[in-house]
Amino acid sequence: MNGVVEECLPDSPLLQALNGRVPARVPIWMMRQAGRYLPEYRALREKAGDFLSLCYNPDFATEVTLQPIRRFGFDAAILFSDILVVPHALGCDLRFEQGEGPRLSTVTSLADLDGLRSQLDPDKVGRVYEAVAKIRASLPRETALLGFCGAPWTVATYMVAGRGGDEQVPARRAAYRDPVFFAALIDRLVEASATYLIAQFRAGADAVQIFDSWSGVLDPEEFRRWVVSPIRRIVSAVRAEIPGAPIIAFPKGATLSGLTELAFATGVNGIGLDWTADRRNVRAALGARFALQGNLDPLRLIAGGRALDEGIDALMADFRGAAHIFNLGHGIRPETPIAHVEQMLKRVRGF
Ligand SMILES: Cc1c2[nH]c(c1CCC(=O)O)Cc1[nH]c(c(CCC(=O)O)c1C)Cc1[nH]c(c(CCC(=O)O)c1C)Cc1[nH]c(c(C)c1CCC(=O)O)C2
Repeated sequence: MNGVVEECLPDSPLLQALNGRVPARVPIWMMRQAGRYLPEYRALREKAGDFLSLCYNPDFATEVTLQPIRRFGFDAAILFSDILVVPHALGCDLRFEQGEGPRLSTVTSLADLDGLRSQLDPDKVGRVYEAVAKIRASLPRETALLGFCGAPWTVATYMVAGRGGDEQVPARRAAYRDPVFFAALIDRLVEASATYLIAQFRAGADAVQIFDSWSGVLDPEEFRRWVVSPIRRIVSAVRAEIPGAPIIAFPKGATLSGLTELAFATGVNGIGLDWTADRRNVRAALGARFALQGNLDPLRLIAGGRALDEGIDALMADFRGAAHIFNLGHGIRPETPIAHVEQMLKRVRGF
């Protein structure tokens, strides 16, 4: 597709897959690969205090990003940060309560939106870009560095509700009742997210992933409007600055028609599948050259044993000869045994 990728990291199987090629070996990484299942993460987290201080300290963020690479040798590192850094840098208050997830100041009207910044606060995002540069400089050459952002729809659901949960009712209701406000909120996030991703590429990211963790709660019309269209606009804004920029979308819970539409309408290079997606149908609809990532149920990784081996074998068989990136269907959970991650790597690498 593009020459940029190959010049930068010729040895990266992940970038080869995103380039529509069948890599010599199937690249593997895990969503949430740096995190609480790792004792070295828990130790550093204790030292740093809260989660946001980790995210905004480039040395800590670098160290945490590298931990799973050192331990497991994954083919990609993902920047340690959070999708809620974008609303935070637009001026929303944000805290992470222990065991309760994020809490934000709510944005529910045009007046609230006017009270936010129009541009990302450079004091906040500057630290993220600094972390990206440090991470890239510390990584082995063949290990790709993934930047990321939340998709506008998913980030908006947290901004409107001030928290996660309950099928994102507050945001869905706001989108129906006040589409003028909601479209303005999405526009602000499209612009901020594009700027954010462009800066991550310039700082050294090799590819980026757009997380749309809540795309599965929308009806097909709303999916088109608040998932497909904003992602398409971000992709085109990023590619205008970074020609050929490799981009993965993760539209969790999307239907087959939603996935197909997203793949064809947005121009992303790859799509992440959650564990409910019927991968053979998706592969048949998109063709073997369109990079597909994920799909292993994270609970198979917790179970280990045969449940894990069988899940891996079936997945690898279904994606044989395709542009495939091995991953879970969602983030690894904190209670996952490290020995099972090792079992997974061994099996995927030995396939
Ligand atoms: C919805 C969402 C968020 N954040 C993210 C998403 C989209 C992906 C998904 O659906 O999981 C994305 C994210 N969050 C984090 C990363 C880092 C990179 C990685 O390892 O994948 C990434 C890519 C670290 C994190 N983000 C968070 C932690 C846990 C913080 C801690 O207690 O140490 C980590 C490691 C906190 C977080 N951040 C968020 C929530 C709801 C929570 C609380 C729930 C939880 O604790 O898992 C928002």
